[in-house]
Amino acid sequence: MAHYRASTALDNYQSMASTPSMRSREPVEVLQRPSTPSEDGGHVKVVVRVRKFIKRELDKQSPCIIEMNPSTNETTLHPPVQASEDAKSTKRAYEERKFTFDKSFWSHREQDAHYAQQHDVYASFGEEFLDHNFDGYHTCIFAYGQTGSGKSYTMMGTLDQPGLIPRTCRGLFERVEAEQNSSITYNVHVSYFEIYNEHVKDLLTPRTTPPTYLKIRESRSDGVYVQNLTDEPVKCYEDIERLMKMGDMNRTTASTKMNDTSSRSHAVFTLTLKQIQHDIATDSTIERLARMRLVDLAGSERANRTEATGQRLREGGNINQSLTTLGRVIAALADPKRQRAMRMTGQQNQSKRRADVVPFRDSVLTWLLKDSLGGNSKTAMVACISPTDYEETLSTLRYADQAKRIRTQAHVNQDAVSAAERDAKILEMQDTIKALQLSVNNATLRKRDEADRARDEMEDYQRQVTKMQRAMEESRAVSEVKIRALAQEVEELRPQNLALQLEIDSLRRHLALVKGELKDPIVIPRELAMDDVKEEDEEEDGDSDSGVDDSFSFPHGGAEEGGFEHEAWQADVDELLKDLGMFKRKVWDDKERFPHPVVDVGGGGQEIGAL
Ligand SMILES: Nc1ncnc2c1ncn2[C@@H]1O[C@H](COP(=O)(O)OP(=O)(O)OP(=O)(O)O)[C@@H](O)[C@H]1O
Repeated sequence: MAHYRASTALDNYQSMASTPSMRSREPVEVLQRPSTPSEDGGHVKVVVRVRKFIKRELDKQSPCIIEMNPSTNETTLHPPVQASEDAKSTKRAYEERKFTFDKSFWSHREQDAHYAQQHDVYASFGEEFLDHNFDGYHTCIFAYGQTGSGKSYTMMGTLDQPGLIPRTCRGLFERVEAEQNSSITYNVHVSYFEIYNEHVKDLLTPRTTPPTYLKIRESRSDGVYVQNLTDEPVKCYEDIERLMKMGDMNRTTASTKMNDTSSRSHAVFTLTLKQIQHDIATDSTIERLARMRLVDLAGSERANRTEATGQRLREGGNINQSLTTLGRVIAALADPKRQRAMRMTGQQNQSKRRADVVPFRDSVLTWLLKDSLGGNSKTAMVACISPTDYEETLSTLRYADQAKRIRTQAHVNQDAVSAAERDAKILEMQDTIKALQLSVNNATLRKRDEADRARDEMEDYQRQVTKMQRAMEESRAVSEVKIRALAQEVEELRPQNLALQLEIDSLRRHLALVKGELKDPIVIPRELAMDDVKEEDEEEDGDSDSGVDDSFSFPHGGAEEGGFEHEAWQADVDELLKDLGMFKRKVWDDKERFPHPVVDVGGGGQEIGAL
């Protein structure tokens, strides 16, 4: 097993995948996506990777028997050089075999142009799977292969060459961090367990003596799950890195003849990503849940090759047993008759029976991966092969060839929840918890033979409490998003508000002037007024050049001085009243458009006077 220690090499890593913002900012599009199981009936994606020689092979000067064509993705397995001698002794036929997979990764000779680095593996399908997660699909990537073939190297990697797991975690948080100020809340949880000798051990809790094994349970709402498994919330990549290190330290490894640090267990690293998008207009949320399983299987091994005895031999037996069951599950899922039966609507009994005969329950591994294999998940298998071992490699390639025929039925795990529904859910949980609390209290009072039931009830109770805490946490996060959105809106409206305030101030000043004019009109001395009128008339006559008598005449034919003064004044007042009417209307309109407690002109002249 290759231990992952730190993230140095990841610091330079740049994700090439699209950020979730493009999709998540289009809630309508997301909502319209149909969530039916038939939505994405793809196949298990299968890739193959051959590693470089390790010391044992270099010492033996074993030749490489694998060839890969990067353009056709064809993998050729050549018969070993000593084939003719071996064939005589084992009566086996060694012949050239060709297989084609979705992708073949040549990680054997660094000098070759098509050499695949760790980042090539991630860029080829790791990023695509992360995209699926952000779209709301469950995914599973598992590494399969003989012991020492490079599974842990591919999944976890090393300090300098991080593998798929750290790169996926890094990619996930790069995307989440890029979306910090959006209307989406992200919740990420991590669990890490191993299946050792058909027992489940939590890798995120300290080891105990004797070891603590966890139970597997199944419920209608959660499917198959590990009871009391640590599911740690994480806020950044560094949180995950700490958990990865802790888990790797706790993993059961041992030195065997085939691998110095051989994984003696299947390790299942699970990331759960919940995206909650809040729509401020309807106060409802869209929730998308995706679970990504990254599985480093223990290596298949032959006792005579590993020369294992005692505990190692027993481990090997268990490992092989569960891998054999996995093989049978894959064979059953890949069976075209079963797939036809699954497709048949209104299944008849016989077809239904055929669809049910997948032996998931025959091993802990297959039972726990039930959904990831041929269920609601997009799944990929990385078949790791050594460059020197004909039989083991052929067995792995056959396994992989069968796996690519498995059809999956992934669908988007998405829910639209209104604020009221969310609150109702929390209340319902509170009621359930109260009922469970009562039941637990009663159970502890019952006789000893009911202790098991009491324990189960207690565990149920704890699960519900955790669920409710999570729901409340999510509710709090949604509220934070709401506050953020409102604060942003206030900021956006601030300049508009300022402009309106300035307009109101200028109107107020204008009205004050009008009011002053009305109260204390400017009286023009008569002579001056007469001169002005004459001048104006002269100008007009000059312009028209009509040659008519240019002596002054009063309007309406009246020639009294008092009459002229009065009419001119009246005309001024009429003009001012007209202006005033216009201002009143303008202020009234503004009042209706932008209600403001200070501007109240509803009552007419009096209120305007108050301004
Ligand atoms: N692509 C690769 N490039 C360089 N070294 C590799 C590569 N793949 C594997 N190795 C090296 O080969 C050795 C065995 O690899 P690893 O431990 O990943 O095998 P494994 O399949 O996980 O074995 P086991 O099933 O026994 O745990 C390790 O020293 C690892 O660093």
